[in-house]
Amino acid sequence: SNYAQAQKLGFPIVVLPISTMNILWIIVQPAVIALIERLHGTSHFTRFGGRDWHFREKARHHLEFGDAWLLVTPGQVWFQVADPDAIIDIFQRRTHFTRPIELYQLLNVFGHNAATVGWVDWKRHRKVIAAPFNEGTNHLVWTESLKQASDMIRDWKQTRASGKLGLQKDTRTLALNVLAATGFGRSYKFHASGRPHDDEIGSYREALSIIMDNALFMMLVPPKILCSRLVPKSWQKIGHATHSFKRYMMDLLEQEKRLVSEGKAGANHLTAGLLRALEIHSNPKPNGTEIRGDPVVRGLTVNELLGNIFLINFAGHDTTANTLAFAILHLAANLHVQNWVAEEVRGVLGEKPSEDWEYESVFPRLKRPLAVMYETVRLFPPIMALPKYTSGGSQDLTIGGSTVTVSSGIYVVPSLLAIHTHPRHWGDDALEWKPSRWIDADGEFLVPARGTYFPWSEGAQNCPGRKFSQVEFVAVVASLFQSLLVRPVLAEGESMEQARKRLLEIAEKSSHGVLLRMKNADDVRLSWVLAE
Ligand code: HEM
Repeated sequence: SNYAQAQKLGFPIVVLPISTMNILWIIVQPAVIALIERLHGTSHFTRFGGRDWHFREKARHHLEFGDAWLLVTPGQVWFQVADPDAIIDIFQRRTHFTRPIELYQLLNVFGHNAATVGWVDWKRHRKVIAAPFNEGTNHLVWTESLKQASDMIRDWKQTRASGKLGLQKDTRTLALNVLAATGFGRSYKFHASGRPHDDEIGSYREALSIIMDNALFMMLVPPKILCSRLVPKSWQKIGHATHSFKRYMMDLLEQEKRLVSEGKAGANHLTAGLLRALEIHSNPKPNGTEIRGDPVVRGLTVNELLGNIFLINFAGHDTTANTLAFAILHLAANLHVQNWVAEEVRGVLGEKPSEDWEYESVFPRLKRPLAVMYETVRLFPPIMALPKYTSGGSQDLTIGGSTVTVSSGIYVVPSLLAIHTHPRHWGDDALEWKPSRWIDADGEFLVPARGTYFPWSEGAQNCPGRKFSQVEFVAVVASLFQSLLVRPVLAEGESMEQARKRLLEIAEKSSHGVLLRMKNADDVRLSWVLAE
């Protein structure tokens, strides 16, 4: 019946004999696909059956099948769309093409949140979580990112001799510390991976990392079971991580409540905004708050509050951290881009110490570090496709000039990575990492054609942390390249060109667990030296 439904649309169809959303399949598929590929070579099944297929394919599937095609599985029909006008239409018609919340249920571990509730409740959650993402917060993000980056540089310079640094682990630490300081008012010292420390953030970070790395598994086995003594030790470790993370969040809340009662809470902290929402929920207005006899829900419940704190941690942590890691790896492989970035950073800031960099005047002038970020998330977006669901009945959609009717229940997928890498929009060098493409001949930042670039999503449900992540990224990259250069440490007998290739291969060996990330970034050996 899925096939019959897909056929009505009249676009090319690829059929898979297994649902790509089958949770067991999600877990076992990397090994199974690798085996089938080795025995029988590439087929539609090996191309589209794995969870990394968007990354492996880039724009190839749309170049082969056109701007629209359908992937039909026993569970779902996925309608892949790479037509910019249709994509804009999908994002704008937010009640026709809604977020399929069933795909985000793994984010419900601690309670419902903005990513996991339906359209009506989403508005209530979004109002609360989006308010503190303002220029006041961005200012804090800037200051804290500069502080963290300067500590990271100190630690990295000390590891220069061996070149051993956990690149992705360290950018993760940095991103988490920035989040803790700006979101929750806790400023922690940066410690590079491998340096012993046992501060509060260490155990919190460890717990969050375990949760992030095992989120898919936790969908299969709920945390309650994972905490049982009857399950293997490795499972118990995941269970304990969820337990300690929850305890940490509760502690944060208690402390924040105390500060509010003492009149000392930071008004810009995300938690402060969430706490106000909790108060509103606990003190509903007596009159005029009912619709057709049902009380109107206002603010957030305790569980929703915990759910949203987790969401912000989850969404704001590895996204920026992995983008920084991808960017540093590419910069290490491209000395000319480092020089290009450094030229602007030194032109704007000279040798001024980062404590004196003023957010309002400096950030807007650092276009090249921002171009590095834009280019990195063009090719390595944390989320590679943004499915939408036609839940409220069939919807008409115009693609390539003709209108089709998409039946209810079909997932419509704006093909994010495919359109980011499509030669029609990005030229023959679309697959090349080339930050200079973002700056035009007059030194102005390029605005891509509508519907061809949306790493932070588009429309009402776009990313509220977009500017937060940009401010953090630019602060870190500018700090690094104001005075340093990075190079790969050469293996014995290896030329610089071979080392460069090796780094780029590491980036291409990324996989999509929950977000896109490199599998072996922490094996990379980089050496940081003072620029002349
Ligand atoms: C490179 C950095 C980032 C990228 C590429 C990114 C991308 C995205 C995307 C594509 C979505 C939308 C998902 C959808 O439509 O279903 C999203 C949602 C979200 N992001 Fe980000 N993000 C980044 C950083 C951040 C940061 C730093 C924060 C917070 C500190 C954050 C908080 C959120 C939240 C709370 C949502 C859910 C919004 C909602 O459902 O209303 N993100 N992000």
